[in-house]
Amino acid sequence: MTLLELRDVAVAYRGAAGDVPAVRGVSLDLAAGEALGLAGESGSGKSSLAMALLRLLPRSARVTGEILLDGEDVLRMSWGRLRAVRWASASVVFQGAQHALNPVRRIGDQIAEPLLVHGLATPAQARRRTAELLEQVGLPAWRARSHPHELSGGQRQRVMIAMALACSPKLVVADEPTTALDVMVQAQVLALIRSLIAEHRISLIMISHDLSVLASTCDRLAVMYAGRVVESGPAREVFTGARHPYARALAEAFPTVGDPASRRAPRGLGGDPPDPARLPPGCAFHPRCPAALPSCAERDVGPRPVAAGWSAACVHAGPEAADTGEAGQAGESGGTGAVRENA
Ligand SMILES: Nc1ncnc2c1ncn2[C@@H]1O[C@H](COP(=O)(O)OP(=O)(O)OP(=O)(O)O)[C@@H](O)[C@H]1O
Repeated sequence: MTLLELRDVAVAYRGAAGDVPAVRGVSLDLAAGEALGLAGESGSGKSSLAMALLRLLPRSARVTGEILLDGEDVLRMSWGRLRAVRWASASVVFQGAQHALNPVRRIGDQIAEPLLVHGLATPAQARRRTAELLEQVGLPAWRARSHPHELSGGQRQRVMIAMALACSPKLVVADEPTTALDVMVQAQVLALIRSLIAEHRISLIMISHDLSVLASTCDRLAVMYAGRVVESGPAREVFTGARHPYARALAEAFPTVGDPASRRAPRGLGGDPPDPARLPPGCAFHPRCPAALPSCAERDVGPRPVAAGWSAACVHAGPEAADTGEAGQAGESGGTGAVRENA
């Protein structure tokens, strides 16, 4: 069953010099209980897209398209309805969120707050639920009486996860939930997230610039570049055999999580991502692409099917490439092998 449907979602920030397009025409589906990883370099639009899902963007942002959560369009909900949906249907673990805890309030009171504010529990029920949530995230119930400074970074991030789960949401959006943590703690928190979403059948959208973190946690991956999803598909297949040259470079830039023996040499990607206010014509990746054809500077081909549930927005992906001989030209023009012979 589909929980979340994005149709042609765009986010633009109004600026003095005109609109800055941060997200451009993204369409994605998320099934109930499914985990989707959103990857891409800094500035590719991951956070803008994720925050648009719950209308958490600043007023300067204009969001268009359709965001259907359980069939209801988030962009057209009243504020009252939106307030009820936040937390109860969908909640967010923000980037660096462990620093967002209130330093002078006890952990337990902060976890219980959404339950009490939304009238979902009496104070006694909220206390019991808080103890249960702490145990679910691997902390003893007595931690409810602690203040944030008494906890490590990893423990604080567990508290944030407990808060996100408090109202039993159907969807959790986690923006770089482990970035600030050291590698061992990162692996533990990822394992916790994996077990919680599986146990409670929660859908997850997890954001990271590290494709290996997402591949180890999520069922599907969507790779963003300059505001567009350039490749989406099954996590393992995209991580090991991405068709879009950018997604491939991103996969090669990160070692496999928790397995130092399988570290692969990171292959740097030359150049910088484009300024969204001055996107290059055609495919926005073409100036950095090792396999670009002359036509890539003129035309953005959009998503092309690679296999069931897998697509890549590249001239080298999909059946048409073989028909036009474009894949062959890439090889002759000295492509680095970043693009595989096509599906
Ligand atoms: N409040 C804002 N006002 C204007 N532009 C913004 C705002 N927030 C983000 N942007 C711009 O939108 C683009 C996408 O930013 P966004 O934060 O969504 O990317 P990201 O992939 O999540 O990056 P990061 O990994 O650094 O968080 C960037 O060019 C950024 O400068």
